[in-house]
Amino acid sequence: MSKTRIAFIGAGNMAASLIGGLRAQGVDAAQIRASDPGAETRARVHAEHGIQLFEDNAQAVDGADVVLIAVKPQAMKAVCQALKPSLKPNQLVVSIAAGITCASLRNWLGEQPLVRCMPNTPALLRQGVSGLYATEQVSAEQRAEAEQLLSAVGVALWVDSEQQLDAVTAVSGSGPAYFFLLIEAMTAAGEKLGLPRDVASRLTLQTALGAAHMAVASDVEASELRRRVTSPNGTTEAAIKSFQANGFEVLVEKALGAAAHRSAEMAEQLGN
Ligand SMILES: NC(=O)C1=CN([C@@H]2O[C@H](COP(=O)(O)OP(=O)(O)OC[C@H]3O[C@@H](n4cnc5c(N)ncnc54)[C@H](OP(=O)(O)O)[C@@H]3O)[C@@H](O)[C@H]2O)C=CC1
Ligand SMILES: O=C(O)[C@@H]1CCC=N1
Repeated sequence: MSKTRIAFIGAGNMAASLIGGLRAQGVDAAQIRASDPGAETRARVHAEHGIQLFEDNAQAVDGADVVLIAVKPQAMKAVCQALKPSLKPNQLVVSIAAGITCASLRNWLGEQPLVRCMPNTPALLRQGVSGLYATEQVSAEQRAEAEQLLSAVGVALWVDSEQQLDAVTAVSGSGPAYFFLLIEAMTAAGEKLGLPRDVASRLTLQTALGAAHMAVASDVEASELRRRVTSPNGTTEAAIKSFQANGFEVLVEKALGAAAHRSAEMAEQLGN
């Protein structure tokens, strides 16, 4: 990223996380620009990150090597179509919009080199993970630029087929919400078992953090880590048996299937 100039279209939550990650990695404020219709958003992002902000998207992309579009999926068509006349053929366009395919982006933008990716909200803490897919027009140098950009906020992983981004969205894009749901449910259950709410909450959160650290640091599978917690005929076995008797794995598979299906459905609904 030493000299790469990056323009963000939309300066909301995900864009601000990425801008923060780039700045924390030492990318100069002068290399980054952004545009957003909200005056308050522009003022806040400028105050936090020192970058230049524009109301006009065309001004933001002028002279940029990489244009990262970070508006809501529903706004993508209009934003891309309006941006098309301002783009140069060699500018790499990166989209983080859920459920917007490269085919749609190409229809709206023309033959730009395109990278479609799916980050997640822990990007805010530089603990995110993103799946990336590049079209054929993307050069090796542009691939490296896209990877560096997403690596500023966590781990960046390439996928071979665009369809796999529906699965990435289901696993990691939406994934933080599943863990938050489990945290909510465990905290509530702890409270029902007689703990004060703040104690139930801290026990749950520290357990989630500790388990995630263990799973990341471990050289054995999660199933083996689980086995090591599970004493024969003990408390964990009672809980796991209850989870499984109530169809836990099927529940998770169905939920992720619903997310992936919705990602593909959004492509149909918003892509024309
Ligand atoms: N949130 C998540 O967990 C994840 C989101 N994504 C994707 O990231 C994208 C952005 O999401 P998120 O950051 O959460 O959304 P936000 O709503 O926080 O950010 C979008 C920003 O774009 C602005 N905007 C609207 N219209 C335009 C326009 N015409 N030109 C420029 N900017 C515009 C919005 O302004 P205003 O609010 O005034 O309309 C807003 O500030 C989405 O496509 C989403 O699918 C991807 C992975 C995870
Ligand atoms: O819920 C959504 O559609 C977006 C995409 C992944 C996370 N949030």
